[in-house]
Amino acid sequence: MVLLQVMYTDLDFIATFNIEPEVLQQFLFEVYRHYNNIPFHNFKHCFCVTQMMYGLIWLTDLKSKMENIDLLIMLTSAVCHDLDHTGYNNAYQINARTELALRYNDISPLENHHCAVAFEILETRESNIFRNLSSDQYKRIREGIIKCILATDMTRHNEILNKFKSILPGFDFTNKEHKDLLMMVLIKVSDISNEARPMEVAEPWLDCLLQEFFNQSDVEKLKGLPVSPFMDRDKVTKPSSQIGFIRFVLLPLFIELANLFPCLEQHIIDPVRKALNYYTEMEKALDKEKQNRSH
Ligand SMILES: COc1ccc(NC(=O)[C@H](C)Nc2nc3c(cnn3-c3ccccc3C)c(=O)[nH]2)cc1
Repeated sequence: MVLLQVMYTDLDFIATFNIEPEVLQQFLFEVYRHYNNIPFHNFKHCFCVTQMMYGLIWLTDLKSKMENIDLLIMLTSAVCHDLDHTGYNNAYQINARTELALRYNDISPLENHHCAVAFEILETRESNIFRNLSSDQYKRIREGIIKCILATDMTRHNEILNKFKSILPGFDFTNKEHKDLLMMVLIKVSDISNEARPMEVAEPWLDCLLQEFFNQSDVEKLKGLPVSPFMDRDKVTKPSSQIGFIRFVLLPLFIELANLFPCLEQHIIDPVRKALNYYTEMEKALDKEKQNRSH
């Protein structure tokens, strides 16, 4: 948790928002305690997403373009965005009629839960890093964190990306709607950006993700529940699913963000294009191997 603490200090949140170090420590410890030991959506994923958000804030020089309170919302949303994830996605929650699906009426059950757990932690005085802020500031932070965490539901991906595309030509950093959308895009980019990291870091994350997805589809088969095609171990190959994800989900999102911050071209788009080549080569090698075996 110390590294996460450094990010709050470096961004000058401790002084600006009068956050007591021991409260920040207790907050981060509670966050750590509320992530589960599952292959992908664990505390290490929380750390990667927060570190990517931190890097994007510096790379895009957001400190000079946005208010500190918005940066505090973004970093805290990244820290909390997958709290108490059980390794089973929204489709499973809804199809299996779990407690979460019932509680949230099938509306982004996981993301609503992550956000509710975050504020249970923040309502506890010992871990409430916002306890020295005014009620107006707290209200604004709560609204921002809810918006950001709920935006990480991938079923809303196209909705958010299209809205962002439509405001890009006349993007205005003083316009609240524009800033809210940018914050949602930035947490989305941070959340799914493993492929922007070096291959030796990125590839193991895909193995962990597929492990979690295959575990879910095994349970769905056992329970006679619908199985998502991109989770079925009998249908998914690593390269083909990742090539589709990079081409149709990751690159379009990153390219839109790079339209606003050109410096991101070399920092997150180039590595992803390399990853696309890597998985395309892997798929060719797999196909050749299959041909040899079938002769
Ligand atoms: C539009 O909703 C979607 C779109 C794509 C996917 N996932 C995939 O296509 C596959 C499994 N690949 C994939 N999915 C990824 C990655 C990072 N996060 N992530 C992910 C994890 C959990 C839920 C959704 C996503 C995108 C990644 O590097 N690859 C899952 C949901």
